Amino acid sequence: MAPWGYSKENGPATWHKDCPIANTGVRQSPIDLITTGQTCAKYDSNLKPVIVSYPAFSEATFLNNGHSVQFQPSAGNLSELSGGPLTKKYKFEQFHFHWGNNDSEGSEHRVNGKMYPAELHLVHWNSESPNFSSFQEAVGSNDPHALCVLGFFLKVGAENASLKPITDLLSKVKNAGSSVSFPGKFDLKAVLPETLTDYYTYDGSLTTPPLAECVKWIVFKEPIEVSTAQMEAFRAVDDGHGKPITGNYRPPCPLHTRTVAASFK
Ligand SMILES: COc1ccc(CNS(=O)(=O)c2ccc(S(N)(=O)=O)s2)cc1
Ligand SMILES: [Zn+2]
Repeated sequence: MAPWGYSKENGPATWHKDCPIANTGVRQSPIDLITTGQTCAKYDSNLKPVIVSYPAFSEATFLNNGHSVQFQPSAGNLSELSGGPLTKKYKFEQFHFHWGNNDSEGSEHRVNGKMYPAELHLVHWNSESPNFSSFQEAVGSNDPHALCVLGFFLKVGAENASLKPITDLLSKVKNAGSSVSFPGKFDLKAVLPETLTDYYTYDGSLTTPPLAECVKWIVFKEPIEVSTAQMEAFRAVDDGHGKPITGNYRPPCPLHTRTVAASFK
């Protein structure tokens, strides 16, 4: 089977062939975050603000893996996540993006059916579990909260100066499989909204193969603004088959018996 992707031949509707959990899983991601009605997100007053400790990264690789662009700091990075719905401390692993080929599509999660032009995922793994001691082991474990991914919607507006070092680098990793070592320091904290208080959270999975159901998802209500030029830079990244990556997002999956909690009314 050709490696998975987002085209008609190897896209989300075909992933079940190599990953049966795509169709049989009952906690798949992404989902449509519904805010009113029967199956809507329920306000939980116990949900605290998410706490991130992201010292500026000094050494990292920026990679085009053919289905997204990924920023991966060297193993020694000390960035951590806690608070929110979490009971443990998580270590930062990498961040990457999902986007569309126009501003009306691109995000993986949706809000009442609305898609944003892109979504940023900050991937972390539980560094306090007795069952695993590396990211790879965490992905392979059956622990329901082995990973925690923070999702931020991107919307088109003013240029995002904090993300400019990343969007300016996209042309350097135009070809699938290419990577560059990130020049200088990158301050991820500056990219995020000031307060990490308003979010949706639910139990889900990786949104790409292996679709492991090991993710505590935290999706923030407040989008991050980027300029049209910055969005266009994502749309010029190639997928390794001579075409731009456009639409590297999985459609929403059934909620089944899950509930979504909201940290805000
Ligand atoms: C066994 O070793 C492995 C196995 C699998 C991976 C995939 N990479 S990954 O786990 O970071 C993610 C895939 C999809 C993510 S999303 N869109 O849900 O945030 S994160 C890496 C190492
Ligand atoms: Zn992702």
